[in-house]
Amino acid sequence: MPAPAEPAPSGQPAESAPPVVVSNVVGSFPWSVLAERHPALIRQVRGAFPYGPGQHRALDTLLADCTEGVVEPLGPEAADRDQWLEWGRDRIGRSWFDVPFLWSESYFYRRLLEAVGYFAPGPWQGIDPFRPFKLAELDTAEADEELAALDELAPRPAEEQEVALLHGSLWGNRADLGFRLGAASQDTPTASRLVADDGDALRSLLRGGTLCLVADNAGRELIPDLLLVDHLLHHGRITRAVLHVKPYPYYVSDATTADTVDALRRLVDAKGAAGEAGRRLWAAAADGRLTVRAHPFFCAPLPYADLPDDLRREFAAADLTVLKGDLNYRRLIGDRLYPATTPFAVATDHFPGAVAALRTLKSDVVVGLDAGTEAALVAAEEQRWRTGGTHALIQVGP
Ligand SMILES: O=P(O)(O)OC[C@H]1O[C@](O)(CO)[C@@H](O)[C@@H]1O
Repeated sequence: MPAPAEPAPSGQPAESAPPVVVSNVVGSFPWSVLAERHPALIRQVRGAFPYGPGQHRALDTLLADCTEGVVEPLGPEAADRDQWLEWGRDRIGRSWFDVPFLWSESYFYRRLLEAVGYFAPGPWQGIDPFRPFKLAELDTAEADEELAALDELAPRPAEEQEVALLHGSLWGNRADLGFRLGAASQDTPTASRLVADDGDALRSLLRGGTLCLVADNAGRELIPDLLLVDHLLHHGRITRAVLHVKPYPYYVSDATTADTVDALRRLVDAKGAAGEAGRRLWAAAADGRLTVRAHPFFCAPLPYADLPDDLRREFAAADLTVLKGDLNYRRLIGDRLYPATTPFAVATDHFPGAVAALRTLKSDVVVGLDAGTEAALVAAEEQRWRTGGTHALIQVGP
């Protein structure tokens, strides 16, 4: 299962680093993503647009490559061909199932966009193949109900609102369209489903400075993220927020700048407290208190240990960086199979500043659990709690 060529996290000798997740164990979670979820996604994208024969042929090729073939390089016309070779030259010619899961999954999305003409000059350039699914998310009775619920929260004490909005942002991470292609359980989240809760420590780090929020999914995750940011700005808990989004469509529902605009419009158009929050956020964007950034690193197949210098400096200068979601968590701990009781601070000691993870558990990796919690989870569910999306965590470090 380990990928021997992967470098160790900073400061760790290669031989002692926990193995990186790969997808070659039939029936394992990462295997199911490559063998089942990716083909289902290709089918879904095919049906969502009136693509032409060239796009269908390219999707056929991708489907064959990623399920039965080997990793092929990007075409010679791709501007980032050399960049991807630098990130994984040694993966070319190998089965997608034998290379690190983080790399193969990320490359799948890059190839999918190439297949539908997202990057090539022409009529399909910049057309997000996932946009219909993301927009549909915003236009549901559940979304209306969630926004209306804000009116009940508004008269409550600020601290109570803050905790509720933090949990809204956390559990919003279940609203992930890629995940729903699998067999997600939809039971109601409760506090007992928090396997680690550093919520108080997180809130103690909000000291009136800059918050970097690395967003995950658009739609019904981004809306509560934005509501949390609004609350923190409005109550002086932070003076500035930087929202980091993806530079291009990724992992189905990940938020881009266009999705952020859609979410802000949805808020602005809402009635009551949600509309007020939307209008405050709009004003905060205008006066620079809310900034959106779409750094290429966020679509790179790299762990956070390999942060580029500009982001490293930015996160070091912030009061706190909040990483949303499962993929950010995987990248934070290098997608390595640490023992679950490894302290969060140990696995994240490479991070340049204070970092918090808000994540529902949707993949095998996890750290920072106490031994009793892990034992109880295993006794109740064997290892299903790791991937079912029914449990969540708030962790702060390093
Ligand atoms: O949107 P999130 O929370 O980052 O989740 C991404 C999902 O995709 C995966 O990478 C698998 O496709 C899992 O880690 C997770 O289920």
